[in-house]
Amino acid sequence: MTDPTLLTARGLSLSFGAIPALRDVDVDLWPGEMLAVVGESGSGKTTLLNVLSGRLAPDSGIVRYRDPQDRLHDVHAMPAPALRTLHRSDWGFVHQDPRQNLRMAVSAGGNVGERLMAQGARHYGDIRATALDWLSQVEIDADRTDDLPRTFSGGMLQRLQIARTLVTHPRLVFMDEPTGGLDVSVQARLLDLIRSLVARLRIAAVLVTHDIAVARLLAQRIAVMQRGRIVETGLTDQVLDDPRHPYTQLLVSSVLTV
Ligand SMILES: Nc1ncnc2c1ncn2[C@@H]1O[C@H](COP(=O)(O)OP(=O)(O)OP(=O)(O)O)[C@@H](O)[C@H]1O
Repeated sequence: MTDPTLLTARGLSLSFGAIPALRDVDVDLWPGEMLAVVGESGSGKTTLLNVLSGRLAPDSGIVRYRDPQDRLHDVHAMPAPALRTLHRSDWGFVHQDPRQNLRMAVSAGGNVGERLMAQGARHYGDIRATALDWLSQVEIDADRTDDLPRTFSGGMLQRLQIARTLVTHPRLVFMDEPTGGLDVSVQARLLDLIRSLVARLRIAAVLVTHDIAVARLLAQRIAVMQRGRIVETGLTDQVLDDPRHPYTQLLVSSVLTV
């Protein structure tokens, strides 16, 4: 690929006391593509996501983001207000637990509209119309618009979080186990929804998942982590169909034999 990357990380390392959570990790993400980060529990996936998104500083290494004006930003050297602005505008974050992102005392429509207002939208009619449109895109009935999220099922909460995240048309979304903890049928519907929205809006994403079936369904490229290192990376189908690293071979075979 010769296009400039949207996000590039080089040499990321981070330890928690004696635990090396990241060891010399490099990442490249191109505009509009989804990169899945897979690996067993404790391999460093969430730490990597938090470092890439500027929520956690590495001990060493650098993360660079290319903005729409083609300027490069060292994510960890940005002043806090600039990083917050980036999170509100160009970036989005989808948590495994939607409650981390949603405001539970605000209506479903308000949760979506609020993000537009944070970006400067002021016309109530337009905000409500856009919020309604997004609720329908994530398959939440219009008659639930004024309901509080606490009355929603787990799958609905996750879809509401996705509407709240995507309503501002971010260029890059960080997703941490977005279908984790949901029933299989609810998961399948959510995966379909994420796949179609991300493709239609041409959003780039870093997706953390321990489930390689999720990675295969959603991501063009995959990075396999083991004990803080990326041990194998490449096109998802290639890596999963013909894994080179013994750990990837183990991951793939353990799924096949389940
Ligand atoms: N805040 C923290 N303090 C101390 N150790 C931490 C902290 N966060 C993560 N770790 C440790 O760093 C390592 C990597 O954790 P991380 O959560 O990134 O892994 P993961 O692959 O996302 O795992 P999981 O799938 O279980 O979420 C683990 O050994 C974990 O115990």
